[in-house]
Amino acid sequence: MAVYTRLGAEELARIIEAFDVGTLVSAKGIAEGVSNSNWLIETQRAGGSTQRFILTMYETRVDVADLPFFLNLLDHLAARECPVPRTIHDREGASYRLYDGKALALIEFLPGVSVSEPTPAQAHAVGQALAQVHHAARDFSGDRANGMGHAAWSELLTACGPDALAAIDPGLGELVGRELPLVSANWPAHLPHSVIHADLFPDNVLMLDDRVTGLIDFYFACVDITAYDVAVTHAAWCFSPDGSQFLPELSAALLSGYSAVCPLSAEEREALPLLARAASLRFLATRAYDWINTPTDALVTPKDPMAFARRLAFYGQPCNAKLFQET
Ligand SMILES: Nc1ncnc2c1ncn2[C@@H]1O[C@H](COP(=O)(O)OP(=O)(O)OP(=O)(O)O)[C@@H](O)[C@H]1O
Ligand SMILES: N[C@@H](CCO)C(=O)O
Repeated sequence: MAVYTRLGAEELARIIEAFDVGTLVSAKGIAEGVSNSNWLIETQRAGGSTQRFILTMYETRVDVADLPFFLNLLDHLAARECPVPRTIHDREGASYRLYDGKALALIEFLPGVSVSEPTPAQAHAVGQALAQVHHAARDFSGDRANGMGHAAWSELLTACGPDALAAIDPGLGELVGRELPLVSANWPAHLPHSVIHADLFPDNVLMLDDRVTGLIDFYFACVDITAYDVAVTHAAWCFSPDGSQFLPELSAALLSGYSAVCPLSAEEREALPLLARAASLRFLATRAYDWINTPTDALVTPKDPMAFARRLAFYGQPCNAKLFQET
C-alpha cells in the first residue's frame, strides 16, 4: 500500500484550496507505486463540473531539489503533445508546495490502465511514445545527471556483498563480477544524449487498447545516452516477467515503433546489446539491494532480481546481438 502519509479530509481540502481547481469532493489513496504517497482527487467547480487529479506527496526517494526538473519536464512535454500529465500550479504559480516538511504536487489525471501482457501493437505504440519524448525534449533546458548510472549499480552491488548475492543465486556473484567491468570499460559515452525517462516499465505506461494515454513516474528522468532509454524499455517490455522468455515480436514492434519517429543510427544499434546489458545490471542492482535490505515484515514485496539476471545473460550471448539490427 503506497500511502505512507495519512492525511485527513480537512487537511486534503486545505491542500486542494491552494489550487484553483474547485473544491474537494473525494480523495482515495492509491495502492500502486512504492516510492511516494498518491491520492486520486476529485474536485467540483462552482458550475458543477468535476475534474480528477493525482496528488503526490514525495517521500524519501525523491530529492526536492530535483522537483523543478521533473515537473518542468512534464509541462514541456505536455506542451509538445506528448502523452504525459500536466502539472497544476498553485494559486501563486508554484508547481509544488511544501506541507509539513514534505513536497507535494497536483498533476492531471490521465485515463488508461497498465498492461501486464503487452501485445506487439502496444509495444509499437510505446516505442513511438518514447521516441516522441526524446524528440520533444530536445529543446528542454533542464539538466540532471543520472543518479542511477554505473557508479550507483557498482555501489549497490558491492553493498550487497558476495554472500548475499550467492544466497539469491549461486551464479549471481560471478555474473555481476564479469558484467560490471565489461559495461564500464565499453560505455559508449560518445553516443547522442538527451532527456531520458530511464524507467519506462509497463506499470509506468497507461494505455487504452493500443493507444498510449499516459507516460508517468518521471522520477528517474535525467540526461543520458538516448539509446540507453531504448535499452531500458526493451528490457522492461520484451520478456516474460521472470525474464526466462524473450518475446521477439514485442522486440521487433518496440524497435520499429521507436525508429518510425527517431531513426536509430548504425552506431546506436551497434551499442544496443551493451546498453541492454547495462539496463539489466541497473535493475538487477536495485532489485538485489532491495531483496536483501527489505525487512521481511515490510508492506512492500521486493521484486525478483533474477528476472534481470536472466535478461543480462540473454543480452550477453553474442547470437542475440543481431536482434537490434534493422530487419
Ligand atoms: N497522471 C496520472 N493519471 C492517472 N493515474 C496515475 C497518474 N499518476 C499516477 N497514477 C496512478 O498512481 C499509481 C502510482 O503512481 P507512480 O507509479 O507515479 O507512483 P510511485 O510510488 O512514484 O511509483 P514507483 O513505485 O513506480 O516508483 C500508478 O500506478 C497509477 O495507477
Ligand atoms: N521499474 C523498477 C523499479 C523502479 O526503479 C523495477 O521494476 O525494478
